[in-house]
Amino acid sequence: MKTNYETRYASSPQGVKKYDTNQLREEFLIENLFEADTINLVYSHYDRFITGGAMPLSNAIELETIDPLKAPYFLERRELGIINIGETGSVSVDGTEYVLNHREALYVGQGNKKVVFSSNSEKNPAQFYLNSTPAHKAYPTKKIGTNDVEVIELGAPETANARTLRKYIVNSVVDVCQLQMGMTTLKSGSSWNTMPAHVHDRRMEVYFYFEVPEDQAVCHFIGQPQETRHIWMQNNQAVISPPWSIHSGSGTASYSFIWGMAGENLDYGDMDVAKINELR
Ligand SMILES: O=C[C@H](O)[C@@H](O)CC(=O)C(=O)O
Ligand SMILES: [Zn+2]
Repeated sequence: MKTNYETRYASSPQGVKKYDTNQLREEFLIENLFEADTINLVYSHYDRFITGGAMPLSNAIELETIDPLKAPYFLERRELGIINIGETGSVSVDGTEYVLNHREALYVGQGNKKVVFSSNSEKNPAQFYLNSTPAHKAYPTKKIGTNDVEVIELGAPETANARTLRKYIVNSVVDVCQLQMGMTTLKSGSSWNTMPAHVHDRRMEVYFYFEVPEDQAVCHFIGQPQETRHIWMQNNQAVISPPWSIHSGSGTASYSFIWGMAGENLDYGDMDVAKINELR
């Protein structure tokens, strides 16, 4: 059992203009989230947002504290959002067991000392996608099932962006300090997410792409709206979006992704939309 972590510092828009493919990928792309009986974490200095994956097989795996927190336990000053993109598993929070089926979520409040992940079946493991942010108040832990989410239909087939957005962890569903998380699924034949694209300088965001069919990929766009760059992404990879950056992607097939964000406010709709015909 082990908890690995990696630190990513924040880059300025002036710096990122000059990055080549490798440097863009090193700064923003998160390639390996799910490893057997391991928790992999990336600590970003944008809003101190942690992105991670936990995939227990035969063993239960505990979320251990990591050195950058300088805290005796992981959630001493943090809150945590979990969405299971694998098969059924459980999360035990200070002794209370929450069963999470495929696409079910759990919000874990600040102050819980022991968080342990397990799978029901070693052959068909759970895959817990994790987002964690600093928190200043202890809100109750709450499971969010597939019927508890707020659903919005967006886009249209004519513009190749028809998709269903599900809000899991937003303040109208669960009390949170700053974390917001949800899932968007592209309709078959549509490829563009978050188009028209937007920025929200108040909040950073991380996209985690999954259900990308084999041999297909998603081309993800970052950068200021008039200075964009792209990162080609494979299934089960995440990408960090700085507060000043658009975050939008187009797949070579339809796919799903989990968005997670944190920062200044809890207003999901607070976005500055970029005009499609003004992107560069
Ligand atoms: O700030 C909000 C986020 O970028 C996403 O919720 C957008 C999204 O999932 C979509 O348009 O498909
Ligand atoms: Zn956004």
